[in-house]
Amino acid sequence: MGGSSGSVPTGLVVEDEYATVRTSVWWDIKNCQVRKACDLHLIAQNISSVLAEMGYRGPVSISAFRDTSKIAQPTVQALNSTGIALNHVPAVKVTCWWQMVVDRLCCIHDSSKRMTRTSPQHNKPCKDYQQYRYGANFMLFFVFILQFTDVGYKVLLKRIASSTEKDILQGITGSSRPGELLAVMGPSASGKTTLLSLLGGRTTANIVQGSITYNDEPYSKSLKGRIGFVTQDDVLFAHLTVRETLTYAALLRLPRTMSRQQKEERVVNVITELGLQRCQDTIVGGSFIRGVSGGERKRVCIGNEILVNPSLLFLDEPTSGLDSTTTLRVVQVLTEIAEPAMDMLQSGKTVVTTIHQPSSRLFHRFDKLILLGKASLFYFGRASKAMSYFSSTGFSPLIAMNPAEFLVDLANGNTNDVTVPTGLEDKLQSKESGRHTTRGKLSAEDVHETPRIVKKVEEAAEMRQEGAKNKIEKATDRSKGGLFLKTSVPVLDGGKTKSSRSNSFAKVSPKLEAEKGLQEKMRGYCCGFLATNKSKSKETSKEVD
Ligand SMILES: Nc1ncnc2c1ncn2[C@@H]1O[C@H](COP(=O)(O)OP(=O)(O)OP(=O)(O)O)[C@@H](O)[C@H]1O
Repeated sequence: MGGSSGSVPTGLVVEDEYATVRTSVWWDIKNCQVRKACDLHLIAQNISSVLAEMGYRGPVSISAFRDTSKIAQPTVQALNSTGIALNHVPAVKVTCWWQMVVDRLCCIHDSSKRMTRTSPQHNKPCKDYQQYRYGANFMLFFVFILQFTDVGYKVLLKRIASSTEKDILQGITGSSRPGELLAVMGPSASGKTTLLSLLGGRTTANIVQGSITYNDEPYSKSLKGRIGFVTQDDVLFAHLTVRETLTYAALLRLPRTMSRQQKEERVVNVITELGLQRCQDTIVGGSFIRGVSGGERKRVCIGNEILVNPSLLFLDEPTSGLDSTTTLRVVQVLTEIAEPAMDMLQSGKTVVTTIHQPSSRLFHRFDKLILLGKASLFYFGRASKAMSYFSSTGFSPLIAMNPAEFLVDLANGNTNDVTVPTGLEDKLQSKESGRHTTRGKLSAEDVHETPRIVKKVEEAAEMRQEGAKNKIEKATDRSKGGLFLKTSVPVLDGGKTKSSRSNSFAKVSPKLEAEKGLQEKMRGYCCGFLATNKSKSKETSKEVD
């Protein structure tokens, strides 16, 4: 596929457009032709059944590159009979979409490896089972989009006499797609592990509100095989070597349709992918037997999960207890797992990881970020935009700070060395004057409420400005008719708008009348004082003369 041309749409437009396509079969007509002997109905049915096997029941389309008029009519009919839409995609768009596919969005289902390659050997007899099965050269992409909206989770705490409900998570919203590394950050006990368990389908009871969907479908057992979960406490056999550990996992977890040799090949690939070649014959070890290092151990755990080529990979604190360099290495591995490598026909994956306090170098490697406070969502969006979001609400570090440290501090309510927005300064001061609060500490709720408070203050300021403008306009109009003498001036008082009404009206109140009288008296007194002083000074000057 060639590079993109000048009129190609770029950026989000293409991405959004592509997102609506979701799962699709991409068919390069020029390079991939349906062989004459193929049963077209079988091809179409097989595509449907592969998607069903993968747990996908959404809409499917075949996007034909180049000129769709060249597709033979029986092929079109065969595809239509199974409800698969055949789309014509303009070549320019395809080039661009192809780039997007390669770069960001899509992953290729493992079994499609054998059926996809734009095969130069399509004239030769087909030996490969999968290629025979599908009978043609199709590109099958499986876009696995994870979406969660307003998720809430409660647990029932049972005591001897009574039982109470505890909110663990509230209103958590976000999404992730293949090729992205989503980090879940937050202080201890903020609910990171719980959220990960919910997203990974490990906890399904007690979800009190919201929804979690995978390609618009709720969690089902068929999804289990497409989800990998690396827990915080890794359980590995201490006496097995790295290669043995992965081989046993491969033999147990990979499908029966794969031969032993294919499974062993997969293990070798995973060892290479995770950079475990040096320690592949070292025993894993444990508390009582010395084995591989902590970082290598974590990578073995990750290897156990990526063996089965999951579309979604969840990791709970994969870097806890590791030094910064090893942590960086592990996250680098996760980034590589997330990215699709088209040349090797490797799948892109959605990777979601919890992480305690990453270094700033590490922080910049995350694509998206979820920041949790106590059970609630502080931020969801691009990791690179988190700092600018918080500075727009009035929170910025006063000294050079690791963004991750700043964000977790904020989620904890710790505002030392941080600027605080106008609406919260009063709260902070009143708290500081209280006996029981630490200096510079806001409650997490206060920080959470900030965008609302800042919005209120901004709205109030806008209203004041508009009010002032209106009043000036009215005053000018009316002063022409002789009603007003002067205009009123808005005064900010604790976020509320007040008007100083002195000298406002021609028709003055008795109070103002009295004030006016007093002012006159004062002026008279002052004038008298000045006059006496003047005459006195004249007299003194005369005396000097
Ligand atoms: N089944 C449960 N019963 C009672 N409390 C629970 C349950 N599950 C979670 N919690 C509580 O929910 C809170 C969040 O726990 P969770 O393990 O998700 O936090 P975390 O952010 O992963 O913490 P850490 O970073 O320390 O691992 C904790 O206060 C925990 O005690």
